[in-house]
Amino acid sequence: NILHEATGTGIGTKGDTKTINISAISGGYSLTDTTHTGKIITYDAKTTQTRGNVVTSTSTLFNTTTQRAAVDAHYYADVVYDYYLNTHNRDSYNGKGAAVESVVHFDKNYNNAAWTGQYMIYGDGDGVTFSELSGAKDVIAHELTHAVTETSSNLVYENQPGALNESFSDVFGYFVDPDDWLMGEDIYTPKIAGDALRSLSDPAKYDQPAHMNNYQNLPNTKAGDWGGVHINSGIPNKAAYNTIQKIGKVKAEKIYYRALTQYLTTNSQFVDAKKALVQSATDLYGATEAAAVTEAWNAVGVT
Ligand SMILES: CCCCC[C@H](S)C(=O)N[C@@H](Cc1ccccc1)C(=O)N[C@@H](C)C(=O)O
Ligand SMILES: [Ca+2]
Ligand SMILES: [Zn+2]
Repeated sequence: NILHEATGTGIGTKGDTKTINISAISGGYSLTDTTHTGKIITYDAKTTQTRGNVVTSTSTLFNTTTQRAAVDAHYYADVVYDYYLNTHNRDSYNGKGAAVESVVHFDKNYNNAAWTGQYMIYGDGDGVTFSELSGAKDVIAHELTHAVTETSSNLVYENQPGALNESFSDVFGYFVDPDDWLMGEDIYTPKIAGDALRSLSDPAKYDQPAHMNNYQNLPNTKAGDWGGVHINSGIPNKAAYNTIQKIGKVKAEKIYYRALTQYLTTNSQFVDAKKALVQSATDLYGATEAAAVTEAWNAVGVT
């Protein structure tokens, strides 16, 4: 029921004004961005655990308080879509122009965001641990990268492959949001300034290991974070930091994309990721870059 493409104005979760791609429908406008092969569509679950309904407005303004989380999810999904298309020539998360769907106000006080396999979900947070999680570009990049991973290497979400799955989502979160080495700084503990959920440059700052000597063998259960996928990701995250410091973001992001989509498989371990990244560096650049990757992983104890 799309009549035509339109440009809208939205207010984001930080009270900022953003220009968004919307569609004219009978009776008004919807958060449906048709500027790419894959439509970018944003829904409001209204604190249920369903996909809810597409967010609409009677005008091109999306400026109500309840629409703020949707405006950010919609805007940042477009940013990340553009990143994968322009930097890696990947059309949407599956390379085939799949629709990108986001759901905001998912559940009540939900302190998380995720890729469900069908769409991204964003909680509102409880206002203490998190504010609305779609308010941060690195979160959207993290979640959409899970969809890229799922449609390529499909790293299983447990133990070392799971920690790699988490790490690649953080690392592409950095590539999309390279102003800092932090993850979630814009939405973590809204009452406390200057902190973050994770740091790629100093994982230990937020209680993650940064070396294999501190790998945490946790149970492969929900309570064990599926073998500590959000904890042990500190080790590959640190290796990525080391790599980017040595060879720069432009080369590193091509190497990481190639490894994720051409070499890694469902059960790849840390040592396999190192090999995949070294091979990708050799394929794309040469011995200097390959050596830098080798050193980056040796430094975190993956030898
Ligand atoms: C539903 C099952 C759990 C899914 C976990 C999702 S993929 C996830 O990793 N979410 C991120 C959200 C995020 C991303 C970047 C920056 C800040 C927060 C995450 O790290 N979640 C933490 C809170 C966790 O699940 O432990
Ligand atoms: Ca960040
Ligand atoms: Zn994740």
